Amino acid sequence: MDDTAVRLTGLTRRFGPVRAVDGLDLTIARGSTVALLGPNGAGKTTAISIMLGLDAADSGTATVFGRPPAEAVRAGQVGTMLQDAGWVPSATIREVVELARALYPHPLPTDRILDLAGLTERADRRLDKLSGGEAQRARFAFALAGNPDLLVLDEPTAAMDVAARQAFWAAIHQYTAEGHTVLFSTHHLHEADEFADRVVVLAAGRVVAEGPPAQIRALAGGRTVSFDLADGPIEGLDALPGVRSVQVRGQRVVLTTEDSDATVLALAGTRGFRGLEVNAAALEAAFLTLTAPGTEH
Ligand SMILES: Nc1ncnc2c1ncn2[C@@H]1O[C@H](COP(=O)(O)OP(=O)(O)OP(=O)(O)O)[C@@H](O)[C@H]1O
Repeated sequence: MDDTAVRLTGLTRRFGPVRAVDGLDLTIARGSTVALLGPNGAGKTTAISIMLGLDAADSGTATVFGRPPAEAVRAGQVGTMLQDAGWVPSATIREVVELARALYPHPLPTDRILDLAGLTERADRRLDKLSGGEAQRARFAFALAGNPDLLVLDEPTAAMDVAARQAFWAAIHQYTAEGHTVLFSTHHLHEADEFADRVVVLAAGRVVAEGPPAQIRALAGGRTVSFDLADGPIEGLDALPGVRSVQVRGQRVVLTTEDSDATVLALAGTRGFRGLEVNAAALEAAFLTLTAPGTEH
């Protein structure tokens, strides 16, 4: 069996003068959990729409499990969280789930869907009586109905509160533990860090970096050294060995450095400080570095 779930090759989609997706190459292995990151307008939704067969590329190819995306969707191999178009407001969650199951050849049992989506207690509630987070979970239940091998989710946790997010990621974890593949876009970088085993960063319709979260973080350049300055000048911190940037947040100074050992040793010889911490750079820093306009990697 081919171990590729999604393959995009030289994909381009233009809207007038805008190249929403611009020669995108991307391969997603079966069984992986991939986070798609990128600033507003990077082309995430456009790429996802093409993967779901909802939009067509101007050039290049997209295949899902080796076939055209729309065909894979029709066969129940792909699940997604649709917006509410076509939902009957007076229907209950259970009714919508039953309806969705009827569309597919090998659906999951209704109780399992409701359990995974955290909706067992709310199954008989009408769609028009749901909170934003509950409606999002109902969309998730809909996505799971066909027991798809691949879930493609565009900002799945956008309307969820902290508890709903935790429950959602626990469900995704159960799902991927069974060997399923998940691609999700998010603006919550910690979600990519915590839940994806691979991160793909898009900017201006292209992949600017991809790899495990730790590898993407490393692209930001090492570590941060932070401390409260007790004695000595702020000026000159940027000249310490390894330091790439200096931020001051009230009393706290945060240095981004390529060589934290050398930075700390030099710092100790010149200034007094308290509460020293050395941390790995956050994914946020890598993201900003990678997607800064005009930056080529
Ligand atoms: N139907 C459309 N008509 C015209 N322009 C579009 C259309 N869809 C997308 N675009 C443009 O294509 C670019 C990519 O948009 P897309 O929605 O794919 O980005 P995104 O990464 O999902 O952004 P966001 O994080 O804001 O959701 C943007 O410049 C957007 O304005």
